[in-house]
Amino acid sequence: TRVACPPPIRRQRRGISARRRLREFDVGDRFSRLPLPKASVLLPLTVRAGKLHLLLTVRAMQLRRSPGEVCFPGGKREAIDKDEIDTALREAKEEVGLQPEKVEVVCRLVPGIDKMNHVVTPVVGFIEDTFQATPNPDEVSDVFVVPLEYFVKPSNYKTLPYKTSSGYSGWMHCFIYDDHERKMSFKIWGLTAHFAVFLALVIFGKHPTFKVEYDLDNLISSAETNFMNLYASIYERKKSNL
Ligand SMILES: CCC(=O)SCCNC(=O)CCNC(=O)[C@H](O)C(C)(C)COP(=O)(O)OP(=O)(O)OC[C@H]1O[C@@H](n2cnc3c(N)ncnc32)[C@H](O)[C@@H]1OP(=O)(O)O
Ligand SMILES: [Mg+2]
Repeated sequence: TRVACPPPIRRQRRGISARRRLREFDVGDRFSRLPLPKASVLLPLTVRAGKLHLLLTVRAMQLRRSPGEVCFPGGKREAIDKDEIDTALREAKEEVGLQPEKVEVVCRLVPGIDKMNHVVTPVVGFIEDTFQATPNPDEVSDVFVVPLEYFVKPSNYKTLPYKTSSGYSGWMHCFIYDDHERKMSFKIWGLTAHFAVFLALVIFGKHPTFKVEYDLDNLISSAETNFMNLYASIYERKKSNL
């Protein structure tokens, strides 16, 4: 007969296999030398009630770019940052009061590109379940957590069309997450949703309930190919504008 593990051990095992999967997808510094401006986001993973959750923020309404949109703690690279991890940790401290030494950084995933053509690197890190965010009101109006599984098995999902300035068109994921405890709804879409879905695919290794832009049997290579195609369309346009 199989005996169920008591919760602490099960939690530990889940954490270990998630870390192992994430390390297989670590891109290290492979995309660090691309000649576009850089930004980083921190994808903070935390275990609540035995399940992995992601911490997200709502951008302050007075910000010039993307006010009121849901995003991960993060921002543009500054001269003092030695790499993408430094940027993500510095920004997370500035925006939600997360001390860098309280983050167990596991990997960097394949980057994305934002509206301003920054190469945005997602840095994945575990944070303690006791972490209490202190949002910096200049940049962040709210902080919330979503079960990671929601990004492969959502109850409220749609796609939105998009077109970039370089003429690249496609569709974006859009999740509506109802936080029943707080009686609030959050719209998670675009680049933020793109990173959350990829993270959930990496960790759970199973098919989502909606269509994704990857070959799920070759997740690493198809994610890199998608990124390089997008990057090439932007880079070619930048060159032709010179
Ligand atoms: C592809 C497009 C989409 O997907 S749109 C769909 C939904 N939206 C998203 O998914 C959000 C995607 N965007 C992001 O995650 C972020 O914009 C990324 C790319 C990480 C860039 O980070 P972002 O937060 O804009 O940059 P940042 O944190 O460096 O700066 C934000 C602005 O805040 C300002 N700021 C900085 N410190 C202070 C402070 N102490 N007091 C007041 N303001 C401050 C910065 O100057 C910056 O302002 P500005 O943007 O330069 O005007
Ligand atoms: Mg920011």
